[in-house]
Parts: sequence; C-alpha cells; structure tokens
Amino acid sequence: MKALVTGISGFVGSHMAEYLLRQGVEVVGTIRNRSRMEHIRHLLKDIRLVECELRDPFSVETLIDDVRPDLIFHLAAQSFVPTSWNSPIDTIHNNVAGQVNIFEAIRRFGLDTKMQIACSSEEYGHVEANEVPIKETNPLRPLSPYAISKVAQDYLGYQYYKSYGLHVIRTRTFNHTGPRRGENFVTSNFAKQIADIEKGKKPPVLHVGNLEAKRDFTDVRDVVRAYWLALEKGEPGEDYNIASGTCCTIAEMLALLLSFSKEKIEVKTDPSRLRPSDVEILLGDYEKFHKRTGWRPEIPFEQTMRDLLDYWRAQP
Ligand SMILES: Nc1nc2c(ncn2[C@@H]2O[C@H](COP(=O)(O)OP(=O)(O)O[C@H]3O[C@H](CO)[C@@H](O)[C@H](O)[C@@H]3O)[C@@H](O)[C@H]2O)c(=O)[nH]1
Repeated sequence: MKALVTGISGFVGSHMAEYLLRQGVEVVGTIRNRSRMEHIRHLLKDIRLVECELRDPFSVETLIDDVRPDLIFHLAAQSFVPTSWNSPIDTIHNNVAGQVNIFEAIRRFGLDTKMQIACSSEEYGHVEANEVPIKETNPLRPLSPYAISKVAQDYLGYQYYKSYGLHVIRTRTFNHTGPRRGENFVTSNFAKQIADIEKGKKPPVLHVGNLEAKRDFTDVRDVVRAYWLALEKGEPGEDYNIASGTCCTIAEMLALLLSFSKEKIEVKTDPSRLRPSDVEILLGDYEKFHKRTGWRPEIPFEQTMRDLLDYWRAQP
C-alpha cells in the first residue's frame, strides 16, 4: 500500500507520515524547494520525497504518474487565516488550484486512488447560538478568504465525486494542535511565548489577540488517525466533521497554559493580532464520523497542551 502525503513537511503532514509508517504503509511526500525539513528530518530514511509545485499542472501530473498512489492525504495548503487577508488571491489559488490539479491528474490516469482532502470547520464561519454543536448539514457562512478557499476545496471534492466518481472523502477538521504546531497559530504562539519567557529570552509579557473566541481543539495525533480511518471506512463523496465535541474560549486555553508555568506573566492585547472578522464559536458534532468509523478523540486537551509547551521548552 502506497500513500502520498502532500505537505508532508508541515505540522499535520509530519504526524501523518509517522502514523502511516506505523501502519506499514509506503510513504511518499511532496515538498517545495522552500520547504523546511525540521519536522521530518527523523523520517528521511523511511520516506520518499518528491519536489512538486502543486499549483503547476505539469508538476502534479508528473508526480501522480510517477507515484501512482493507493491513498492520498491532501494536507498541503496556505492554512493560516490572517495570511489570507493579506494575500487572498494567493490563498485561494494555492488551495484550490493545487487540489484541482491532483483531481485532474488522478482522473486523466484513470486511477482508483482514495483521497482525503483537508477541509475545515472555518467553512461554517458565522454560526448561530442554536446551531452548536455544528453538524455537517449546517449552512456554510465563511468569514475569511481562507474559509472561502476551503469551501471551494470541499465542494470541488463533492463535484469530482459526483461528476467522475473519484473516491474523495471530505474531512472538516476543527482546530487541532500538538507538538510541532506552527508558531503563528494561537496555541503554539502562546506556548512559545511562555517558553521564551521561562528561558529569559523575552520579558514576562504575553501578547494576545481576541480571547473571547471559542474553539474546539483536537490533538493532531487523534486527527491523523481520523484521516486514516476516513480512507479505510469513510463513504466516498461524504463530508465528516473531525472534532472533540467540546470547546473553550481562547482565554481558558491561555489560563491552562499559564497554569503549567511558575513564571508571573502579564497578558497584553496587541491590536495587530485582531482580525477584520473572527469566527466566534466553533464546536463540532463528530457523531456522523464516529458512527461510520468508530473514531473518537483519545488524547485529553490538558495532555496536548502540556506536550505542546514541552515541545517549545525543548527548542533551542
Ligand atoms: N493566531 C492567533 N490567534 C489568536 C491570538 N489571540 C487570539 N487568537 C484567536 O485564536 C483563535 C484561533 O486562531 P488560530 O490558532 O490562528 O486558528 P483559526 O483561525 O481558528 O484556524 C485554525 O483552525 C482551522 C479549523 O477551524 C483550520 O482550518 C486553520 O488552518 C487553522 O488551523 C482565533 O479566534 C484568533 O482570533 C494570537 O495571538 N494569535
């Protein structure tokens, strides 16, 4: 069994590769010439890397013809919401064109590859109070160019399934975190700031944005297990929420992180961290996925956050 992981050098990609190797699967991953390798350095002897620009149809066609994967985990994306306001077209082009190029190549070579595509709870966007926990049937009211790009990826998955019978599973994953999470994202950003304060690299002031938002966090190690099950047991063409089924405010998440440290830390709002529009609440209902695959999250949030802080503490 051969799996192709796009974005293998990224946060989720590196955990996905580890999980697949443990299943005895042959792993091929895409990188770009500017990809950083620190998350997969320990895996290099066990995986094969292929340089590929997903936005370039020729590059993708060459990749798919060469690898002919049984499974694809399509994780590569511009995944940071604030970047999508600064470069909306780039975000949409990157996320949408890359996926269309993969679909087209699979179609052209007539492969029966099973594909998981990383859609997002951001697609739900504005959610009414009586709509939580959010089911897959909820209206999509996206609030950022990033969310729009994910709606497009999601519906393209549906359309390619309907039009051509491609085996596509759409996973709408809620926030996820854990060791190696990029430092822009809120959990990692706060954990890194605390670790830097503990190391004396930074004064004891922690900068924050909107602490009122509510998010549903799952451990990345539970998420990659869900992606595997999605291809093993998911119904082609379907969408599935991957979530913990609980949520907390960003302030509560910060309080938990601060409780792990002995430092006295002042919390200060940095207006540049506030967004033109922020999704107020994301709380997912993962019952549909659970019924189909038996998956449920296993790693407690407190453990995830401890592991994340320890990860940053261990960085030079
Ligand atoms: N990044 C960041 N966010 C902050 C900060 N302070 C407060 N926040 C708030 O923390 C929440 C989470 O922000 P992010 O970690 O940047 O994640 P996100 O915007 O919710 O998007 C993530 O989850 C999506 C799934 O719901 C993913 O699709 C997306 O790629 C990303 O991982 C947002 O409400 C944001 O305004 C800060 O200093 N930095």
